[in-house]
Amino acid sequence: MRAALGDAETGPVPPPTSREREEGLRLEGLTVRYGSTTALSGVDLVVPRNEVLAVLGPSGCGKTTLLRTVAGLERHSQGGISFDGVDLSRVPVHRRGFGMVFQDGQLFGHRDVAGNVDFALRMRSVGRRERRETVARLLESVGLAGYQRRRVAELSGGQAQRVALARALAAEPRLLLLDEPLSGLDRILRERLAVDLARVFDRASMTGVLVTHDHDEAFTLADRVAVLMGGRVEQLDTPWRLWHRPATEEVARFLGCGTVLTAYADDEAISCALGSIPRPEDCPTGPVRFGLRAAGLRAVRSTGRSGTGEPRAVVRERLHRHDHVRLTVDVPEDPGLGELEAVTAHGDLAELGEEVTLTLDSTGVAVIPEKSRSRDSVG
Ligand SMILES: Nc1ncnc2c1ncn2[C@@H]1O[C@H](COP(=O)(O)OP(=O)(O)OP(=O)(O)O)[C@@H](O)[C@H]1O
Repeated sequence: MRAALGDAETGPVPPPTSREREEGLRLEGLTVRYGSTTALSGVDLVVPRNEVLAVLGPSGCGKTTLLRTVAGLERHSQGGISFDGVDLSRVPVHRRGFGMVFQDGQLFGHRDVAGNVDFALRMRSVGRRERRETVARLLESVGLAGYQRRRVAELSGGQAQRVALARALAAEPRLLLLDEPLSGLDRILRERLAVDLARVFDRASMTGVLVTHDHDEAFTLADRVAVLMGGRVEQLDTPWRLWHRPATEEVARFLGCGTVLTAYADDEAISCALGSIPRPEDCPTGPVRFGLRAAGLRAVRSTGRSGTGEPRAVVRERLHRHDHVRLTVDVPEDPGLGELEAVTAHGDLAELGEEVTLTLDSTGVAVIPEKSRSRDSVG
């Protein structure tokens, strides 16, 4: 890796090649330790310019450590971090040109909204008139047009987060780092703000790394998602592939597949003990596994139906959701399947203990390669 600042032995640093110039952020074998705890272990990641990467993973997997290390707030013990091909190991936080938005927004309480956004522009020595216009444009882009004179203390949580984002964007960072920027907001606001943010990122051609534990947030905002587990990248993929083709059982379970079953793909279909779905073109034939989310199993009352060949199950629990009912069922003829989650319509509600027939719905089924039975076996 190229050294950013050069030193007596290597001499002046050669300028990055054009390929490196476009590559944005690169982490190579990044390892971070806190005493005897290894928080990150050999992480390799590239975030090309104009791409937003979400880092998703269970609590304690190293998400915040990754973000803080990229920002320069933590030191890594092995590996490297570069941006556009320039090594950042010795570049201090304030010289990296990165912007940060953390959970609590951290606004300046003594300034009004405009003053908060304007601060970043002043730091860049932008002229007064341009600053006024830019503040207005940025506030509009985060849905706060006309909020210039509002006091920070009078903002709701969601509004404060938007101001923090506008302030970060005003600095025109070459990389924006977001640590759970929407946590602490209620679900509806979070969903709305995530969509707004996705629009802002798109318009600003933003390069960013977003840390979150919320799947929907990651999938709404990111071009690609890295799933981090135990300090390692378990899978780096597009949201679609991550959801439908998790690389390992651990990733599938983390992304909501409560049941994992062995399955077999032939030319036409992939079949498991609960039925089959048409084989998607990108799935090779041979043994695979199914990761089933609740929506992958549809339950219909069995009354009056017989001989359909579909597996029969018994309802053990019911959970009402706004547009469907989630059932916990078991299959008496195949107790090895254990408890399964299935969905059913409000209008077709089976009683506890009643029999239902199950059908697979491919939209809720993830296909997991057979070789990935555990992380250790991933090649
Ligand atoms: N300052 C620290 N000193 C010692 N250990 C730390 C420190 N910060 C983090 N750790 C440990 O490093 C590991 C990764 O922590 P990190 O905060 O990066 O995880 P995370 O994925 O962001 O978790 P969460 O989702 O709960 O915020 C954990 O085992 C944590 O206990």
